[in-house]
Amino acid sequence: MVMLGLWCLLGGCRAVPPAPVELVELSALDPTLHFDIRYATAHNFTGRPLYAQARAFLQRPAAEALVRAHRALCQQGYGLVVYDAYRPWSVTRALWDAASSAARREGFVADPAVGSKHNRGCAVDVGLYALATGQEVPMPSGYDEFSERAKPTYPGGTAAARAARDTLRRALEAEGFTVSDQEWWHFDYRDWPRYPVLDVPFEALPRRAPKADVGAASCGYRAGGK
Ligand SMILES: C[C@@H](N)C(=O)N[C@H](C)C(=O)O
Ligand SMILES: [Zn+2]
Repeated sequence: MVMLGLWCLLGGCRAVPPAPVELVELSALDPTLHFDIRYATAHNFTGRPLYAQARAFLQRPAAEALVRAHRALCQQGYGLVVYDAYRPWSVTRALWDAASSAARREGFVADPAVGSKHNRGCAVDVGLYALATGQEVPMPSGYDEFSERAKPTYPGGTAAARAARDTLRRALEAEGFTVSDQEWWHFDYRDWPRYPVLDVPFEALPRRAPKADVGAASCGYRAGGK
């Protein structure tokens, strides 16, 4: 209430009140999530690492919603692979600078003049892994493949890849995420307007060990065994 009052005083009352910024490290929330943080490697469309650390964060409500989606997917034989989550604004600018004019025009990268929902800690890029093998599940396109095949409605590719893509989408939508029109892997959390665009580097965010009991009720497959 105090926060709402202050927000009204400072900015004029808009439709959505701000929410407290709390970036949560996803690996601490559920150790059975898999991570393939492409922007911490050269295996991304820019061809060079953009993060000094391979870490993934979301604002707490989005992080908890993602873990619920992961746990629901586990009942269907899948787990989530996280490619990217919170992204500092300066990295959005680097992606924009590296993108082709076609990729910019088609909306495959966010314009830094506006900022990305990733910058707010409210967007996540994810795929699926198979619980039985720990291997990534093929989708109709690769991650950050800026083509028609990336659209969540693309009708081509194999039936199995389309079914996996649709399973991913259903699980995230059930928890308050919306898929991008362009990218089957990109999901925005519903409360994104309540958070500011941030440019905090990963190195400035504290590392937290997973609590002993988290993940106990989660997926059966864990990288490196149990
Ligand atoms: C670059 C791609 N992985 C992505 O996240 N695109 C969206 C549009 C963004 O930059 O916010
Ligand atoms: Zn994204």
